[in-house]
Amino acid sequence: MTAIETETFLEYILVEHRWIIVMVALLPISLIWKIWSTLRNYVVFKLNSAPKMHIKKVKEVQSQVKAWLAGDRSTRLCTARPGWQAMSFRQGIYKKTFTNIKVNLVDVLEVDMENMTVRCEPLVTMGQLSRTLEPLGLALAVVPELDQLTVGGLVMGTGVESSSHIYGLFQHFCLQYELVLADGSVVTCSKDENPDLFYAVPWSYGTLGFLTSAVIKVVPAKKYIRLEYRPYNKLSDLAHHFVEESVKDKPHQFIEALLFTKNSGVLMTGDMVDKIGDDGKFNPIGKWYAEWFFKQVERHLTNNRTAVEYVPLRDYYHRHTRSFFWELQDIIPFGNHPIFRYLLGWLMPPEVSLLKLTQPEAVTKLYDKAHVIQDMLVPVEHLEKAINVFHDEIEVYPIWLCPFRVFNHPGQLKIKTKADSQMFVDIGVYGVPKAKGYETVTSTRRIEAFVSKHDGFQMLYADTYTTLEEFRAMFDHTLYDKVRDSLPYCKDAFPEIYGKVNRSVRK
Ligand SMILES: Cc1cc2nc3c(=O)[nH]c(=O)nc-3n(C[C@H](O)[C@H](O)[C@H](O)COP(=O)(O)OP(=O)(O)OC[C@H]3O[C@@H](n4cnc5c(N)ncnc54)[C@H](O)[C@@H]3O)c2cc1C
Ligand SMILES: NC(=O)C1=CN([C@@H]2O[C@H](COP(=O)(O)OP(=O)(O)OC[C@H]3O[C@@H](n4cnc5c(N)ncnc54)[C@H](OP(=O)(O)O)[C@@H]3O)[C@@H](O)[C@H]2O)C=CC1
Ligand SMILES: CC(C)=CCC[C@@H](C)[C@H]1CC[C@@]2(C)C3=C(CC[C@]12C)[C@@]1(C)CC[C@H](O)C(C)(C)[C@@H]1CC3
Repeated sequence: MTAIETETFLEYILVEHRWIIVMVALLPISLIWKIWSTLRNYVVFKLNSAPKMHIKKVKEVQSQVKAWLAGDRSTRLCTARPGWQAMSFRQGIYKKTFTNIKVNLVDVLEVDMENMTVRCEPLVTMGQLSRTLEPLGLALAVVPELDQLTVGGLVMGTGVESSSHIYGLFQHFCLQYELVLADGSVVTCSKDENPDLFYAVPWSYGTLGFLTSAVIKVVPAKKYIRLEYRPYNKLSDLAHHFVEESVKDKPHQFIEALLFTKNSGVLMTGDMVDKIGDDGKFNPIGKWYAEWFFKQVERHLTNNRTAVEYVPLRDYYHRHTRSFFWELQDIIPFGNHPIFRYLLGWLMPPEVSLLKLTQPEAVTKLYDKAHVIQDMLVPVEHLEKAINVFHDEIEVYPIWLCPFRVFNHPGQLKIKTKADSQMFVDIGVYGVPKAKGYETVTSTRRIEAFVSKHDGFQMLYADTYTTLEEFRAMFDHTLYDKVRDSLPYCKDAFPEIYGKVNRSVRK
């Protein structure tokens, strides 16, 4: 074999049979990695953990910004969290050219049981937070799926989950932010104190300042979720009931739906309960040997009748984590096979950071060309129309549907109603497109145009193919621009949001 033939063969194996690499190399390395990263986390945590030293740690962030200020300011600023650790699909290339500011703030600072709030530093993960809150009988109002998501990333980006139809997006139950600004000063903001800054921070992707703490609302938690599955075989029926459940005066605490074809899907409604009732069976879906959740849901479609189950709270919160929704089936096609689950299920899922770190160029190219990962957010009344458009343009199933409320607050997410809030739906499409004529850029651009025309938004952890003008039309920049104009050195220190999330800098 010539060198080129060997390379082509290796590329073929990497792309077409990634599972071989995952089984032979990644899972064992994942295990070693998990042990190593637990030790490393422990050391890093011990070195950095110091809830009482918060003020001192903030001063360290300030002094790094001041050092940049005293220099020639020829580079811009971003956090030093490496791209491979972050949850967005790609590794921002700006991390290599910008000055990296270490924001090593890892602690849960205070749980206030009276006011039902928790104050945390930005590197606190969803896993760490739920571990702190669970013994106290508390939970975040919305627990974004995937353990490694951080408070900083969710505040500066956004977070959505199946209780968002009540509480809104991550930003809507954050009550206060503390930031280090580009002039080196520390400010706190809330709806009453520096409200402009407070409302401009969500979706700003670290382009206004560095978050050093956030006060977040918590809610009482119970042990189980009573989960009702309702299968539908007609899109209009499912859409009708989905909307009806979401906008009810007293809705269920959790609502989501999975579409398995254009016309068939399962609507799930859930409520927290203390005891397992006798109207359904107990189902610990989080156990290592359990079938992947979306596969279990699909069975309710085949059975074609309403069913009730009782699921442990944490298992429910993490129902899509073990299979990365349905993304893991492309990497390990037999990952849901009972033999695999019983023998190796405990190793699942592989570490995202390790997968990202070892992702070969060929796989990146393949994902660019023939894989879609997008969350599109549209007013809920356009659900049926949107599914039809997504079907024609992309044709990826399952589709994740999650209702959420956008409150009528100032900021980048401007809603076109005078009411207090408007109900939206997150349409999550993750997988290999089957639509004839699918072409990543043109098809995604048509979807983006549809979303924009229907007063919707695109989630920005994924790729955006909009132009700057289109991006500014989708997200209202009025308050954001005003805040950037008013903050000293802000424009020198940080690019605009688009300059950070657009395809060419994200890569
Ligand atoms: C040995 C060690 C000691 C540490 N001590 C502390 C400490 O005292 N205080 C502190 O603040 N940090 C501490 N840390 C740091 C911090 O907890 C870890 O970095 C953090 O646990 C990593 O988060 P994870 O996502 O891996 O959560 P994990 O540690 O894997 O998760 C902990 C538990 O919570 C569950 N869980 C995870 N996410 C969710 C969710 N979203 N909803 C419901 N349940 C969930 C998991 O199933 C698991 O059982 C410590 C880390 C280590 C390794
Ligand atoms: N269920 C859900 O809602 C899901 C949400 N997501 C998305 O994933 C992302 C969060 O992932 P995560 O890995 O935690 O975050 P990332 O490290 O990806 O950070 C996201 C953005 O927030 C900025 N940021 C993070 N911390 C700070 C800080 N302390 N100060 C200033 N800016 C900061 C980052 O800036 P910088 O570039 O400078 O590092 C970056 O632009 C969000 O965009 C979220 O929408 C993904 C999956 C599921
Ligand atoms: C709003 C909501 C619920 C979003 C869910 C987004 C998930 C579907 C995304 C988040 C992280 C994500 C981009 C990821 C991937 C798939 C889609 C994920 C899981 C995968 C696993 C695809 C395969 C890739 O080789 C690689 C391993 C790097 C990524 C890792 C992150």
